[in-house]
Amino acid sequence: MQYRFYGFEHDYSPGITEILIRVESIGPMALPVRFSESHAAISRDISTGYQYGILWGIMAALGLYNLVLFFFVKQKIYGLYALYLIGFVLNSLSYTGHIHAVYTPDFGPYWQDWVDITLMLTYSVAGLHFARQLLDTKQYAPLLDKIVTRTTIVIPAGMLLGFIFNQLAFSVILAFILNSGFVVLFVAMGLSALKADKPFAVIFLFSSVLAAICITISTLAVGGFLVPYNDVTFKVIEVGVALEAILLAVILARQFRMAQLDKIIAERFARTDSLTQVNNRLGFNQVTLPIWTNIVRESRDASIVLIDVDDFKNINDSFGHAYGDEVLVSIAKCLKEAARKGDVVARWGGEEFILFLPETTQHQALVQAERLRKALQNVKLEIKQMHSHLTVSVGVAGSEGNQESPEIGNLNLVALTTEKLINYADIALYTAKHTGKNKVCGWTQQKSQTLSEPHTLLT
Ligand SMILES: Nc1nc2c(ncn2[C@@H]2O[C@H](COP(=O)(O)OP(=O)(O)OP(=O)(O)O)[C@@H](O)[C@H]2O)c(=O)[nH]1
Repeated sequence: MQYRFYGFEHDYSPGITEILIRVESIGPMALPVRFSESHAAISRDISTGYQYGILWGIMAALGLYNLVLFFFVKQKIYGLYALYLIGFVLNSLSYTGHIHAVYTPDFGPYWQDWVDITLMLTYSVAGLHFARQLLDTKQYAPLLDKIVTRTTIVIPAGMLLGFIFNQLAFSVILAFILNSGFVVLFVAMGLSALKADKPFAVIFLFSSVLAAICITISTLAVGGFLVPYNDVTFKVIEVGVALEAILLAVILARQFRMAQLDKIIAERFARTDSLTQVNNRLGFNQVTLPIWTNIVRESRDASIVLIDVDDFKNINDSFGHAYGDEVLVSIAKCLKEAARKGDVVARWGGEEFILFLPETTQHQALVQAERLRKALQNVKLEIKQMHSHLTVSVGVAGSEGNQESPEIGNLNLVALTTEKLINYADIALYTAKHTGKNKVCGWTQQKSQTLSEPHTLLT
């Protein structure tokens, strides 16, 4: 047919006119008949166009947006949601005759019916799998999950057989069973998600019950049972499903946000030392790498300070491991407080801490390290039972700008990596440990060119 509605213009002479309409249909159908002035029929047609345009426009836009997300984020759930929405819009367009009036007028009712039920199948199957994934039903409702999966296999397979054996009526019945099952399964999934205390279960259940009510109203109206047929009762199905789609989009968006937050938290956990809450090795390396690259590119200075608690084993042995932990937490706190903006503090291992000091020559780093060593002696003040002073040994290695400083390392950062600089600081720390502890040593190659014979610079 050329137009979605059969419209006849006719002038009626005053008085009573008897009109007979004969309709032939290959299947059951509801045929609303309206008499109106022609301008009222036109304005009704225009407003119907707007109403459908808004409803389907929202859903199509949501569908396309999620399709784009699917291609870029590469998560199946977005693809299923897009298919569900776009499938529903296309199904509505064919069910209301729009598609057939524009694209498939020559198909004839038989093939148009096949188009209708294929689109019905598409959105129902995509919608059910989308809901399964959204609510993760497999985890807490395996039986229901199996029923949903089997339904989406058995019914399409039956419809395919109907197609092969030219049994349209059989396939139509199956499509309607799937469509009704869709509503029931959605509500069942919502209920089981609620029972399992899943996030978003309430909103999912609310949206599916709302859609179920709207679908029931439209179905009863079209079928001529209980509910009167009119514009509102006919279109309420679209309103219900559009509201459901929007609420599901809200759930999806919030899930995306939660997944992102989880990722951020997991990444932060991976980079942070759980005891002291400063960076761990991974965090240190991640933070320092870009700073280091810039510093080397612009020939600026940087230093590494390695701090190791002296005789920490004794602290553990005397006061217990938990107490040792408290000491480590206090040290980290003290280091963080003393650090300047831009300095990177990390726990390098057991009772060893590391500091990366950008824009700091080895000379300046030695001064800063000495300050820290003294500050850390006061850590004991915060810890009541500790009777002796907390002491640390410190190794420092860094660059010294363009100045000639023969008494210290005078390292050229361009030829270095952070690992090498840490290695030099470690050698300096070794010297501090083996020349009496409780002191700061800087890397030097004054007396020897080999890394194995560093010199104590400052004690
Ligand atoms: N409480 C606590 N102790 C730790 C932790 N990690 C490592 N340790 C302890 O730190 C101690 C390090 O001992 P050592 O390597 O012998 O070093 P030290 O006793 O400090 O001796 P020097 O380094 O030579 O001054 C060991 O007893 C470890 O069990 C931790 O997270 N918490």
